[in-house]
Amino acid sequence: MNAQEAAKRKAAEAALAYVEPGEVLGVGTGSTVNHFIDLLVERKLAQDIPGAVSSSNATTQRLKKAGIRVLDLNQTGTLPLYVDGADEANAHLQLIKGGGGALTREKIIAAASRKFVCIVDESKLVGVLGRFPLPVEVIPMARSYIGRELTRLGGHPVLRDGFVTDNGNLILDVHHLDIVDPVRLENEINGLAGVVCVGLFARRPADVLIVGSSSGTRVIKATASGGG
Ligand SMILES: O=C[C@H](O)[C@H](O)[C@H](O)COP(=O)(O)O
Repeated sequence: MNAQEAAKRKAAEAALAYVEPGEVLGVGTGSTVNHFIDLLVERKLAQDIPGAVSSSNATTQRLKKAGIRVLDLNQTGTLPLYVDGADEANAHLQLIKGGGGALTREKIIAAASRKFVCIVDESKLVGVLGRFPLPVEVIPMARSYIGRELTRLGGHPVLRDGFVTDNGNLILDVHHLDIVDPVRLENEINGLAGVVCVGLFARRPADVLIVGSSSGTRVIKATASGGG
């Protein structure tokens, strides 16, 4: 395992402390979360949870393979805990997500959870969000229109070639955005007709950010003033 994977695994390991026996878990998508799922099994915690709500087809497959029941969010009510990774995080625990294309279901689960624990390696921490191209899920017929609007907002949208989301939509990755006001930009992009979801998690940031590195983990918690 290379150093970055080891750091992701450390962050995932630290998130196990938030898992309570008997409680349904929300589970995100990506390589960091895959470590978390593997560790749930290795540390024998998987057997103590009634099931998990999954944020993607890929995570559903992995959960099932791990012997964890996959539950419907419509049947579970509010979730006590959601664990997911991110592509970028700032000091206010605002995030860019969707590098794997799972942003819409991830945002739904984050919104429907009391506590969102985000697990990242230290390369994901940034001062200003936007170095990572911002994913925007769009209804196919709105692709060109939304592309023009995103250009008007100062970005450089690029269609994610050959990629279709679990919801049957397209992703525009928006390059060259300097996201100085994440909440405002999230609202603005959400307001465009044909946008399904923007991968900016600013209105609902993480509650806890666990940052893994070669020297261990650092836990950053949201403050009352928050980021937006
Ligand atoms: O759509 C994918 C998700 O937002 C992931 O949480 C994000 O891309 C981070 O993935 P990874 O843990 O593989 O870096």
